[in-house]
Formats: sequence, structure tokens, C-alpha cells
Amino acid sequence: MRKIYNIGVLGAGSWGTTIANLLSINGHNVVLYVREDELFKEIKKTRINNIYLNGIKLSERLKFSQDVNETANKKDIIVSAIPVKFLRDTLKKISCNIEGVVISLSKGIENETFCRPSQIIGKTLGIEIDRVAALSGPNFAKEVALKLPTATVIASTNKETAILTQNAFSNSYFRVYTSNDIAGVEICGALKNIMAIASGVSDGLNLGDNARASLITRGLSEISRLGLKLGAKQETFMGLAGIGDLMLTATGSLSRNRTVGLRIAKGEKIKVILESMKMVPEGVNTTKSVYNLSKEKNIDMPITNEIYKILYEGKKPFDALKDLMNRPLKAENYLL
Ligand SMILES: NC(=O)C1=CN([C@@H]2O[C@H](COP(=O)(O)OP(=O)(O)OC[C@H]3O[C@@H](n4cnc5c(N)ncnc54)[C@H](O)[C@@H]3O)[C@@H](O)[C@H]2O)C=CC1
Ligand SMILES: O=C(CO)COP(=O)(O)O
Repeated sequence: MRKIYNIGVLGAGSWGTTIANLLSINGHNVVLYVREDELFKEIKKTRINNIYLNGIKLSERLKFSQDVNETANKKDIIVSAIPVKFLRDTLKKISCNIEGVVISLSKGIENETFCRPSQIIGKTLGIEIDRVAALSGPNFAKEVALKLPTATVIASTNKETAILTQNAFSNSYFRVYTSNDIAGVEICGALKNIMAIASGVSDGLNLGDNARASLITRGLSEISRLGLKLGAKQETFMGLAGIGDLMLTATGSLSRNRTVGLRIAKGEKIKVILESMKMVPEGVNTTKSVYNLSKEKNIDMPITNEIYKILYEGKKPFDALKDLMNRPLKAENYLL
């Protein structure tokens, strides 16, 4: 018999809604915080999130709230599904005591502080890091919402937190592994979004399958170099949160980040692309964080550099390609 928890999910975007629905299907008592007034009315009436997860009828047991404190109060598990840019300010609105564990679903790195989502959560809510976990892996929300078979990783410095979450989230179509490498899992989840933009640019320019596979491989090498410097464990890069999510996002048609790259390659301006998207492609902000962080740490990240220049300095994608290909030749070393 599964233990039943009281759970609050912060953020009714596509992933927050999907996970709230999954946890409700798993038998937990779940309340989902919906920020937008119109969406709140609509979702209560129709049980469909017509902005972020259209076409999926949500569980009859799922409850909705527009109050972050009501959502977080007296919960065994709080799930945070807020894009990194809005995470700190949203959490600051919580004034109730946090009694249970907090699970982060966000994939990004904060611009000014270079904090990972779990670090923002720990600091802002004033809770110890061993009550925080991060869930990450090759997980398109739409496919999980459609109950297609999916595997993922939940990472925490505390084994009990990871196992509690593993048991609460797992079911016949969602298989959760545990990890103790929260830094590695979050770094992989954030940085693969940069590589997904790069892959989208490459495909949008019709550079071919060789180029995409090369980008994914050298992208992983770049992610690993920075990750190891930041304390990640090497084996995480070869796991679901690492190569698994990188492969998915750099090749899958559902990726918002990859879509940004495809549209950039067709000549659209990043400002116009972002204004046209309701969903948040985290890779755009994360590129800025990682570009600055790599300079601070003196880590060579050529793909990230070029994506930064395309997004923030208006560099032409073909010029970025030329500069990437014309760098000094070297021996292949995964970490160089
Ligand atoms: N959608 C997916 O397939 C997956 C998403 N993630 C990650 O989960 C996190 C949440 O993303 P999604 O649920 O996909 O969101 P989304 O991109 O579908 O929706 C945007 C979300 O941002 C919120 N938002 C917009 N403006 C805001 C503001 N000013 N203040 C506070 N919140 C605001 C919206 O209310 C909504 O919840 C992201 O870090 C994402 O990378 C992780 C795995 C899968
Ligand atoms: O993280 C994701 C899949 O694991 C979702 O990727 P996108 O944000 O690019 O859609």
C-alpha cells in the first residue's frame, strides 16, 4: 500500500500541471497553485489547462488554489514547478511554516546569483538542503500527461527525502530512480537546454544529422567540464538527467528550447520569439548565466559562447558555425 501525502504544487505550467495530476492519480491529496485569474476560472470549470496542457482532462480529485500560502501550508510535500526567473519572488510570498520536503522541478540557473533551483528554495524558504530534492530527466510534460512510459531521477543529499519522493511519484508509467548528486542532476537539467537551442539552430540551418550528433556529444563534454568544477559527480552525466535529457531535448519536437533554435535559424529575433511563446524556454536565460559563470570559473564552453552571442549579441548563426569549426584543432578528450 502506498503512503498517501498532502501535497501542494506551485506553478500550473505544463510540467507543474502534469505532475500535480500524476500525484493525484497516485492517490495523494493534491492542490495546484494557479497564478493566472482566467486560467484558474477555466481549469476549475473544465479540468483542462487550456494554456499550458491543452487536451488533457485532469483528475477529479485535484484541487486548485490561487493562494501560495494555502497551497504550501501543512503539506508533507511541496512541489515547486516555477520557471527559475520567477522562482525567488514567488517563494518570497510564502509566509507559512514549511513542514515537509520541497521537490524542485525547475531546470535553469539564476542570472545574477548563479544559484541552482534547490539553492534558491533552501535559502528563500529557510529550510535545510536535506529537505530539498530535485527531479529531472528526459520528461516531456505532454508525454507524461498522456501516461506514456517515462523514467526520471530524484536527487537529494538526504537518502530519506529521495526515497520518500521516489515512492510518492512512481507509478506504472513513471519510473523514478534516486541519486545523491543534486548538484549534478540540476546542472545537467539546466545546461541541456542550451544544447537544445544549439541543436535547433543546427537543424534549422539544415546542417545535417552528423552536426546534431556532434553537437550533442561535444555539448555533453562542455556540460561535464563545468559540472565537475561545480561539484557534480561524473556518473550523473551518463544518466537520465544527463545524456538522457540532453538527447531528448536536442532531438524531440516537443522541446520549447529546440523550437527557439529552429526559429532563430529561420531569421526570427529572440525578442519576437519570446513574446510569441506563453511557455518558458529556460535555456535563453540559462545561456546568460552559464556564459558568465564559465568566464568566472575559466571553463572553455565554445557552444555556450556561440549561443550566447547569437541570443544576446545578434551574431549570425552561420558566423557562429564558422567560428566553432575553425577553432584550433586538438585531441579528443571528453573533459577538454
Ligand atoms: N514542460 C516540460 O516538459 C518540462 C518542464 N520542466 C521545467 O519545469 C519548470 C516549469 O516549467 P513548465 O511547467 O513547463 O512551465 P510553462 O513554460 O509551461 O509555463 C510557464 C509558467 O510560468 C509561470 N509564470 C509566467 N510568468 C510568471 C510570473 N511573472 N511569475 C510567476 N510565474 C510566472 C506561469 O504561470 C506558468 O506556470 C521549468 O523550469 C521547466 O524547464 C522540466 C521538465 C519538463
Ligand atoms: O526539460 C524538458 C524535457 O525533459 C522540457 O524541455 P523544453 O523546456 O525544451 O520543452
